[in-house]
Amino acid sequence: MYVQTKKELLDYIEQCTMDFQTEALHRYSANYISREKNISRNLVSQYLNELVKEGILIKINSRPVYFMHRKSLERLYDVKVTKSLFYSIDELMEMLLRSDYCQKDFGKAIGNQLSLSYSVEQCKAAVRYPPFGLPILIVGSTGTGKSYFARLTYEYAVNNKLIDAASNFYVINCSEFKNDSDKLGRLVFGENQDGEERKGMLEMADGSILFFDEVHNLAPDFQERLFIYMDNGRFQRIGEKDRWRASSARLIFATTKKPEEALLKTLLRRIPFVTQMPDLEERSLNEKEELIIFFLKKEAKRIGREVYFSRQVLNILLNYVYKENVGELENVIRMSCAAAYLNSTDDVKLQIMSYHLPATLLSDIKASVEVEDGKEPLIYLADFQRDVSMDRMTSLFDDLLNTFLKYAENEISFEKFLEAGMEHIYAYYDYIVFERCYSDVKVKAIIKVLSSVFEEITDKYAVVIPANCGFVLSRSIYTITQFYASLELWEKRRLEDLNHCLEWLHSKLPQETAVAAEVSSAIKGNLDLQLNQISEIFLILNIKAYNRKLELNDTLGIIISHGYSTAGSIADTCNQLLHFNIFNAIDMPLDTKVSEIALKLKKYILGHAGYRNILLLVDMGSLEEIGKELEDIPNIKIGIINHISTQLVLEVGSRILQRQPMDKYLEEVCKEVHSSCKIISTERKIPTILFTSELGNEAAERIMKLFQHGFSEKRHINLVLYDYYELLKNQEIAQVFSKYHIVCVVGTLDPGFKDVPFISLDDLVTNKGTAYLEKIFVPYLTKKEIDFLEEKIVENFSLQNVVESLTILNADTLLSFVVNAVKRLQALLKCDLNNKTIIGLYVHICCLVERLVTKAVIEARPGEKEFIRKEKQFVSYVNSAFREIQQHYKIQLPDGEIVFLYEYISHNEE
Ligand SMILES: Nc1ncnc2c1ncn2[C@@H]1O[C@H](COP(=O)(O)OP(=O)(O)OP(=O)(O)O)[C@@H](O)[C@H]1O
Repeated sequence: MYVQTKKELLDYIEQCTMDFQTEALHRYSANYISREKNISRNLVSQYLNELVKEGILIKINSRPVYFMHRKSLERLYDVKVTKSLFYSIDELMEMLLRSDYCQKDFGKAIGNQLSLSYSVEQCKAAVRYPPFGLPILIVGSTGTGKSYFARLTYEYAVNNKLIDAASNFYVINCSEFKNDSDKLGRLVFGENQDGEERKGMLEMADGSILFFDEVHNLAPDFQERLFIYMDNGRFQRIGEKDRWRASSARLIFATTKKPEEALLKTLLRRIPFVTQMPDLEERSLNEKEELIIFFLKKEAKRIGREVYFSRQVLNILLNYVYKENVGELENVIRMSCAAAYLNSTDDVKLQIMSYHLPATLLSDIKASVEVEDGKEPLIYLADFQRDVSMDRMTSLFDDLLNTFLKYAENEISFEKFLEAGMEHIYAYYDYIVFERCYSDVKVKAIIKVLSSVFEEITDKYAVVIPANCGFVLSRSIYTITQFYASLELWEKRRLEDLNHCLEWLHSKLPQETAVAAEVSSAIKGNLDLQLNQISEIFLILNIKAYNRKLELNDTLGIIISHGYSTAGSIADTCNQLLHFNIFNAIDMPLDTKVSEIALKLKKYILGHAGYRNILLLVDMGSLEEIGKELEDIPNIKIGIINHISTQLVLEVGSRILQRQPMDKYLEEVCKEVHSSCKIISTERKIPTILFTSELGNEAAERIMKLFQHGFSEKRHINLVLYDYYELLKNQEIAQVFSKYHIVCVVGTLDPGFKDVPFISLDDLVTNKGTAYLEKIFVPYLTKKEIDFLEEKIVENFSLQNVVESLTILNADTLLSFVVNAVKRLQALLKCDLNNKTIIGLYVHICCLVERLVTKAVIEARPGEKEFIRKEKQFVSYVNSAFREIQQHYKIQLPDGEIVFLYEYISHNEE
């Protein structure tokens, strides 16, 4: 039931659309409606978008966005509005006014824009060809709509004035003349023999269309006679020797056989257009649903009743495989309506339930039809909203790409993009899993292939691809194949954005890309299905999302439970509710030994290196023993919690997301639910060098990069970047030390940790730093490694190199200005600064100039104003020494920086 406000908005839009005027489009914008109805703009927009998703409104994505009532437009223009999203009002108007969309000739055929679009184009081209059109052969299994198409071609020719309105559509069913070719000859060409003189159908159809159905029954001599007519438009009546007659009848042929089996090569050569009608099973579910509704409406009209049907009926009709295609579907619906009609005592309503369907359908229900008759209210045919799946899908895809564009334009961060992107993906998954009903057989086949693909890839790359991913991905792949043609159109329109997005993802998430590529090629190999670009984007984001959360919170949660799929389903439910993939699952058959599980677990944990905490959630006391078997995995903390339930897992999950320490939440949660837990710590903190700089993280990172050259790929020492000012906060220091074993700090200013050595940048530049390298690194590196580090530091930490790596400005020019400024300052101050101070000043000033040039924010120093007032002499020296630099780079030294120089120089002796 709609809330009142939503209903009010819907009524308003319906009213406005009934009086649709392109000159007054403003009435359809959310802003205008919000003012008119005195409802907040946000709420209006939310409800209108919901109504679009429900298929009741259409949306024009122009600026501003407009919303209109679908049914009112359909009534007004007598057309079927087949989509919910338009990119401009012109696109909508073109659709409303273009004859193709109107329900005339081909416009009536379900699928004319999709699975039948090529056939429509061919029939049109054939009949339009001047002067009298070209013959066309329509090929297809029985009931695919060949005769229907032949007739629509005729209607199209009349509607487009290619043939006269008074013309006719003549049909000859060749199977009736299978054994009497002469009779057919006389019927078609006429006769003039034995005193009988009669016009044939070719003559009668002059200016009309002559349709030969089931042409594979035509005898060769008849075919020969016919192709003479096809060559020059002339023929002879049977029995006439000297007289040639002319006709401009256009010919259409149809057959259920292959063309080369149906007709002589010589005749076939004269038919330039051969079109293939698809089997019903090859067409999309959406089209199948449209056909069902179309035929139900046809019957409702015929019997003059209001038709209602159950969801079960629709599902069975959708899932049944009709060997005789559309024709059989139409028959089935007619028979079902007839059965319901016979049972019915109501003069107004007709209710179709599953037991009204023909027995063949009921006995052949392979599909898992989840909803039973009577469990849901019946669907009223006249209110049935056609499934706007395609629009729903593309609008979700659009949302995803638009969010990406926001990221590309720096409006949101990468994390935010991933988060929002996943929201769109979850919405899409909800839709395909909960709202669509699929033929189980096909989807199951895809799931089967995917699960083996995933298993292999999970092992190979040590990534997490949870059980439900295969489930939704298989449905997604199936959906995409169902909507292939329309998706192609959408992809074409957004090709540039798709490419842009993929390029970004490839460069930002190379590992996820590699895994996705592997999945994609396995799908291609196994299912012969090429994933399209949007699916690739989905896959990369999925892999990232499922693996990202684990990285973020440092905790790998593993549920181990007895039974066939208990652990899996608890993990899936909790991950979905938490919107994060925290938990993985190991299901263990009842007869599995703890040691077997431990082995599996160990392999799994080692494959997911990088987690500091492993949380095992088990269902039986005996499993607590598992922890012991894992004690030899270094540097992890293993928490084990017993007697789990979904609620307990959820509670733990939300605390993990709040980044609470494991010891704390385990203790609290266990107390609450009277469960037991224990923690085994195998932690050996990794030795770490901390890089930090009061000049900012960027400077620290550049120093770290220079340092990195001194280590081989497989170093046993961590290099970690840390914000200087955060480091000074007490709590942060505590965290840093609890997390890392800090070997030394490297940076531009000593943060002053008592027990940790500090290597300053100027020490490194003046090569002093290398003197204590050995002292610091002996416990962690071999002699050879220390020598290598020293060599690389000498090589990389030349002043030129440091300045080059610290700034984007031309290092030569900048350095020469800075050297001069520092020299002049020393002269003015009449002091000799020591080497260390000079290098420190060089580095600091170079970075400062860059920050001023790039207009980075420089924080004020406390008491700076007072200093400037008091130390006038020093300020004037600095300004004089730095005049050239300020003029050249058009910058002004901030007061706080003058204070810094003063303090830095004051510490010269130290
Ligand atoms: N695209 C369509 N939209 C709506 N109705 C259709 C469509 N295709 C076929 N039909 C209907 O399905 C029924 C079967 O179609 P039709 O008789 O043209 O099939 P056919 O291929 O000629 O079959 P056969 O080979 O048995 O002669 C017809 O009633 C036709 O109106």
